[in-house]
Amino acid sequence: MPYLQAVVKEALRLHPPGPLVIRPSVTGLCCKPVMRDPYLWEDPEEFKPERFLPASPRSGGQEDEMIKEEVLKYIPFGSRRRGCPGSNLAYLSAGIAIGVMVQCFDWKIEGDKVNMEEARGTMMVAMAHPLKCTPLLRYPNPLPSLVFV
Ligand code: HEM
Repeated sequence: MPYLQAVVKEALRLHPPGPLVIRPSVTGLCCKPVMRDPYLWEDPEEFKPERFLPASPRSGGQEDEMIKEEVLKYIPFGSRRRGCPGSNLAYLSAGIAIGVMVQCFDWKIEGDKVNMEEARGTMMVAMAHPLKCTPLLRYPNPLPSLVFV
């Protein structure tokens, strides 16, 4: 599902779960400034999964250029030789988890909008107000064999 994968990628661009460690000096780098840099991204603060969908079929050369460019500016999994070897598994698991959560449940939140304000002063991008939500099972359950409540 390309759009769901684009949603996962965009969520990791705006909210990378961890800092990047640069070896051998072992320096911590916060990925956020790179992945929200207005020189690298259009509307960097906006949640736009479409940016990760190819606008039109590309030739092999254009595809390679796009991948090379992304390696330098999209770094939630690090980059190149020491990049995360679990990135494909992470994309797959996150896609399945989100898919099941959206398909099987409605989500009730306090108030009418999630407060996306970010906590300051750390290398991690954390929510200033942790998300509290309640899953409400959908009837009929679209995936009864997967969810036992
Ligand atoms: C959303 C999920 C994940 C994120 C954001 C993430 C992110 C990262 C980052 C930033 C690094 C450091 C890369 C660097 O220093 O340049 C890393 C390393 C690593 N990750 Fe992940 N990771 C995720 C999931 C996974 C999974 C599912 C696995 C394995 C099943 C995994 C295995 C590893 C390993 C073994 C390394 C060390 C690689 C090395 O030092 O050469 N990660 N990850």
